[in-house]
Amino acid sequence: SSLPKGLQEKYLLTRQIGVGVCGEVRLAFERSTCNKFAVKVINKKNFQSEGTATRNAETEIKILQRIDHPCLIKTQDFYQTEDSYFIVLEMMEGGELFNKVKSQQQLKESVAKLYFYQMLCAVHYLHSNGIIHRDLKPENILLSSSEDVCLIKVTDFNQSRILEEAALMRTLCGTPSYLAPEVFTHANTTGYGLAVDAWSLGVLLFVCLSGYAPFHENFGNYSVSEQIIRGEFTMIPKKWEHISNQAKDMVRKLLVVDPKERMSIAEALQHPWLQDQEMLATAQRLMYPNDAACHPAPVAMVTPAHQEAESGYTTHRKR
Ligand SMILES: C/C(=N\NC(=N)NO)c1ccc(NC(=O)c2cc3cccc([N+](=O)[O-])c3[nH]2)cc1
Repeated sequence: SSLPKGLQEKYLLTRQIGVGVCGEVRLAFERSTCNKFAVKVINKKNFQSEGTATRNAETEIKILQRIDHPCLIKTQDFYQTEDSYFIVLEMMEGGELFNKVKSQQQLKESVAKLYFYQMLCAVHYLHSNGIIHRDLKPENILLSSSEDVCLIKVTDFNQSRILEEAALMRTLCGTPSYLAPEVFTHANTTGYGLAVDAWSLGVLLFVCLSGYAPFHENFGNYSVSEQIIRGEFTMIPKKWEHISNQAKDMVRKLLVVDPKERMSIAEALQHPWLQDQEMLATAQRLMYPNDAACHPAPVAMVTPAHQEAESGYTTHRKR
């Protein structure tokens, strides 16, 4: 397929390192520095009908260029031809979390906790910026190295939505006479609320801890969608007997059918299972390496990454 001239000039594209439903990932070398990058090639025709496709792609590119968090993939460059998008991204040598949890492999609970905490921080950041991911799954969680203890990054904003408060404001500027009541009462939960990401993180945590999916066509005599709607999942004793009650409690509070009853991301960050100083210090070091390097903050001073965002506590830390 034809590559954009600008891309060819700046990067040398080599072998395929990943393949997704909507395109492939190629290893690229920046010619001037020889630094390695991953190039995600997205064929436009794989998107739904023309209308939604371009809107999705424009939204996604807008999101990719706007987000700035250690656990969200960073875009280095962006090119397009009439049939494909080329997104130049930082290299994530560990590949997709999917390959670590497929074929029944269970992660050690401490590793699952470290990854899950980073996912929570990433999604907490997205939600604070009015972005719902809506497609959190193992394929969209990338690992920075093949080591168990590593930085993870969330990617693929194809299904993401920016909470359109602005659209509602525009609507309310017009004459309200013809507006239906729910536009006023359910305005901020049009379609999907932020809680959909909390559910998906519950499924992700279940898979990381147990190695199998909570809702699966082979279980019972209900379809997967019926199992999900009923919130019926089974913790197979053989797989869950060595997992802590706090971890099980976290899963159970996220896999709640009623979004209003479901634990929120902020509540999950305060859950006892994550009040683990060793894990928090490791996550801190992975997410903000520059801080730890110059002067290791005394433990008492370590503000968990998410609380810093929460309290607006400004540190010298550069973003
Ligand atoms: C933005 C995006 N998807 N957007 C979209 N609309 N997809 O449908 C997107 C999706 C996936 C990725 N994946 C990677 O960057 C990625 C996958 C992979 C596998 C082995 C090894 C590496 N690597 O960087 O070494 C990998 N990087 C990067 C970006």
